[in-house]
Formats: sequence, structure tokens, C-alpha cells
Amino acid sequence: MSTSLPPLVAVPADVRDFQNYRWHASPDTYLKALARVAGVVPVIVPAMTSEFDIAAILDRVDGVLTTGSASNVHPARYGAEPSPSYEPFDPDRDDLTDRLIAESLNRGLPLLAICRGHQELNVAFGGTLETEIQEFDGRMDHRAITHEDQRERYATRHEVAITPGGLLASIVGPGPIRVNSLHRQAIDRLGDGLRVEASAPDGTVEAVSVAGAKSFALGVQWHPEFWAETDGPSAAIFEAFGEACRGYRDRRG
Ligand SMILES: N[C@@H](CCC(=O)NCCCC(=O)O)C(=O)O
Repeated sequence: MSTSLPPLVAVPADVRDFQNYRWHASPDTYLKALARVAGVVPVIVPAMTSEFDIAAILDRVDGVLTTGSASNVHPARYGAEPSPSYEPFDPDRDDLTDRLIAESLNRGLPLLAICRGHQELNVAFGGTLETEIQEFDGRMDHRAITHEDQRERYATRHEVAITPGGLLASIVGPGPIRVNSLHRQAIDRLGDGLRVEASAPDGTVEAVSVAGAKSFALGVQWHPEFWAETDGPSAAIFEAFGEACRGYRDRRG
């Protein structure tokens, strides 16, 4: 692999039914942040794990980014009973990200997990999720506001405290930082081997890292991709991820 070529980063697709077809797609906000701020080339991976060996992708990329989504990890994956409060689901996405997360960590591929991706990371480590957290006593409403303008929906909403001495602190500084918030689920039981890197005022786990990871491995509940070109901490996260991907590419040779 030439070190002059930009790294490739695998981005798992969501599955959507639209205009009589089944689409495998990813929002361009993540793709633009990867290209413009991390300096890498995003490669959308179709959620079709039964159709190909994931090694065909992971042998050729230098990082993985798992995106947010309005869909939720199926509760059966963490021992919870499905109900309407856990919907909508995207089981093909679940299957793909489960494989991407496990394999990327095994290989030491840099991993950035955002929102749903952060929740998938927790489940991959045996953790659990809680749903409709705004209904719990003492919890904030972390859901997106209803607004036609995405810039309003992704406006920063609350502060998060940064865990001193952790990976996130090394990237964004001691904090606190202000983040946006577009989720109704959150980490309940923290997965074994994950470290809390940031917390909301109501105790919601807002960022995690993988203890002893071979490379960059960070999950964030908020959306740094949306303001990655203008917001300092958001840009720092994507720049650090891009640097880790370049390091992986160079080591791969
Ligand atoms: N569905 C999960 C994860 C939330 C998430 O990834 N949100 C991304 C943006 C979705 C939108 O545009 O509304 C949860 O709700 O916790």
C-alpha cells in the first residue's frame, strides 16, 4: 500500500426501503467529515454479511467508522425483550457492524463509533442499552428536536464532562465540551473492557474507549461529524482518527 495514497475507511450502510428498492446507504455528513477533516476516503460497505467475507473489506481498509442512525440495535442482542419502544430495527446493519467492530479491534484497525455506533460498541463488549431514557426520573431529554433545518436538529445541546487522563481528554483537552444530542437510547450496563470517556450532567455515558486497544478505539454518543469543519473538539476527533488511519496504512506498507 503506497503511503502517498489516502487511507480507506469502511463505513457500514444502513438498509432503507425507498422508491420500490432496498438501499444500502450512509448519510453524507459522516462521509464529508471523513474526507474533509480526517483526510481519508470513505468506503460504504453494504449490509450483506451473508454475501461476502468481511475480510475482503478489512484487508483493504485502514479504519472503520460506525455511524449514527434512527434505527436501534435489536434488543435481543443484549438480552432485552423486543417491544415497540425499541423500534425501528435494522438487523442487517446490526450483523455488519457486529462483525466490523470485532474484526477491526482484532486487527488493530482504528475505530470511531458515533451515536448508534457507540451503542453497538457497548453491545459488542457485552453491555446493554436502555431505551426512551427521557422517560426516566432525573434524565435529560436527549432526543433530537423536531425541526426542518438539520442545523437546528444538530445544534449543541448540553455539556459533557471529560474523564481526566483518557483518550478523549488527550484529543479534546480537559473540557467540559458542548455537544449535540439526537438519541433516545443510551448505555445502561457498560461493556466489560470499556472505559467511560465522557458523561452528561444526568449521568448518561457520552463517550467510551476500549481498554488496551491496539489502536484508536473511541465511541461517542454525540455527532462530531456534523460540525467537524467548524467546531474545535469535533475537528480534533476526526483529525485524531485520520492520523490513526494514516499510521495503520503506513504500518501495513
Ligand atoms: N437510534 C439510536 C441512536 C441514535 C442515532 O444514531 N441518532 C442519529 C441521528 C438520527 C436522526 O437524524 O434523528 C437512539 O435513538 O439512541
